[in-house]
Amino acid sequence: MTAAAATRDNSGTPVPHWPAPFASSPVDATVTVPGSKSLTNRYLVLAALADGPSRLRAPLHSRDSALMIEALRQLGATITEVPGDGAFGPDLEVVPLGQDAEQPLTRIDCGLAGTVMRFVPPIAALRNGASVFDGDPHARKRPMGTIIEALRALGVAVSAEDGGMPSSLPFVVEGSGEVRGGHLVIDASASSQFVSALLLVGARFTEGLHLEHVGKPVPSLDHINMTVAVLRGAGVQVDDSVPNHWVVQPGPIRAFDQRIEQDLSNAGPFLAAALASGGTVRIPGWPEETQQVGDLWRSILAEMGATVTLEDGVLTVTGGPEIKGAHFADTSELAPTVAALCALASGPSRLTGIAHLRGHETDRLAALVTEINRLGGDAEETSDGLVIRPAPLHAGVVHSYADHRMATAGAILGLAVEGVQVEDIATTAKTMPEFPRIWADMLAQGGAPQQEARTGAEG
Ligand SMILES: O=C(O)C1=C[C@@H](OP(=O)(O)O)[C@@H](O)[C@H](O)C1
Ligand SMILES: C=C(OP(=O)(O)O)C(=O)O
Repeated sequence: MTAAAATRDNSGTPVPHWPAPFASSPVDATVTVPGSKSLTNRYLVLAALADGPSRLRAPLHSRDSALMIEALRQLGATITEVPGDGAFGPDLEVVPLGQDAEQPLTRIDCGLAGTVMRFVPPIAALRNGASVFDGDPHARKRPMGTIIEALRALGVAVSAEDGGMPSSLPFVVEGSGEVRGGHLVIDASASSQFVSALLLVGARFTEGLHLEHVGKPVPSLDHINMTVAVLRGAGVQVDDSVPNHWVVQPGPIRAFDQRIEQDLSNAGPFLAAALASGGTVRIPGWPEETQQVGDLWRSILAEMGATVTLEDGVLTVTGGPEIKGAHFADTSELAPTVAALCALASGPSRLTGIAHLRGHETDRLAALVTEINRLGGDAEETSDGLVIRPAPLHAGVVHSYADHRMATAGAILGLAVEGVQVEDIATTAKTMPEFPRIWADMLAQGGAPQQEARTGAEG
C-alpha cells in the first residue's frame, strides 16, 4: 500500500508530523470525549424528518456532523446552534424540512462521511427536486451501489451527472416528493449503513418499508440496533424480530429533545492509553445502557489484561504488566484501536469478521498492516481480518490515509514506542477535532510527563 504524501495545508505548505507523546511513566487521568458521531447524525436525520422542531443536547461538533448539518440544510431543514451545557459546543435546534413545491437543484458534499453519503440520498428522494451528491477523492471509492440500486428499485431516478449509470459517488438523485416504499431486497454485506439509511426514512414512505437483506452477513449489527432504538424512541414502529428483515410502519416521526451520549468508540484510544502505559484512565458519564458498539471496550480491554470497573457511571480501566493477545470477531469501527493494542501485546492476536473495513475511510486492513510493519511490527492481512504477532517496535512515521482512526492508532503506538510521529493528526477532526488537546490533557494530568515536542519531519 502506498503511504500518503506529506500533508499540506490550504496554501500548499507542508504540515509537520505530530510528535506522538511517549509515556515514560503510567498515565493516570480522567477524560471525557465529545458526543457520539453515530447518535448525532441519526438524531439530525430524524429531526429533519420529524413532525415538529427538535433539540439535540451536547451533540458532536466535528467534520462529519457539520457535513450532515449542511446536507440537511441544503434539503430544506433549518438547523440553529443554541447555548447548551455540553462541554464541547452548543446544542442544536432543528426545524424539519418542508414538503413543498418543486425545489431547485442542490449539491451535497458528503466529505468522507459514511453516514452522510448513505443516510442522505434516501431523504433527497423525498424532496421535490434534484440533488447532486459528491465527496472527498476517497469517498468516490467507498461502496455506494446498494443505496443507488435500492433507490432505483423504489422508483427513484438516480443517474450520473452525464446521464450514465453510477455505482458510486458522484450521482444525482431526482426526488419527486414521495416514495411509495413496500418490500425491498438489498445486499448490505458491505456496510450496515445501507440498512440504517433506509430504516431511518422508512416511516416517511407512503407504505412504510419491509427491508430484507440477502447475501453475506451484514457487518456492524450494533449500529443497526442503534438505528432501530432511536426510531422506536421517536415513536416509529419497527419489527426486527426476524433476522435480516426489518419492517417499518408508515407514520410520523415524533419531534424530540435528546441528550447525545459521549462517543464510546472515540473513548477507545484514551482507554487504550491505560493499557499502553500500564496506567489508569477513568471516563465519567459512561452510559448505563447504550447501543453504542464502544460499550464493548469493557470486555475487549478486560480480555487484553486490563482491570475494568463501572461504578457510579465512571468507567475505570487499569492496564496490567502486559497486554495480552486475543481473538476478537467483528470489532467494527473499534478495530484500528484494537489493532494498535495488539501490536503492543505479548502474544499473538486475530481480528476476524472485518473484511468490510477495506471500504472504510481507507482500506483499513492494508493501512494497519503497512503502518504496524513500518514500525517493525508483524501484522498480516487475512481474507476477513488481521493476524498480529508480537515484535519489538521502533520509532517511525505512522501515516493516516485521511483516516481519523489510523491517526489515533498512531497516537496509541507512540505512547509505548519512543519517537513515533503521526502524519496528518488533523484528520481526527472527522469525529473529534479536540483529539490532540484531550490527548495532551490526559498526559498532563499526572503519571506520564508529556514529552517535549520534537521537530516534525517528512516521512
Ligand atoms: O451507522 C453508523 O453510524 C456506522 C456504522 C458502521 O459502518 P459499517 O457498517 O460500514 O462498518 C461504522 O463502522 C461506522 O463508523 C458508523
Ligand atoms: C467507518 C467509519 O466512519 P463512517 O461513518 O464514515 O463510515 C468510522 O468512523 O470508523
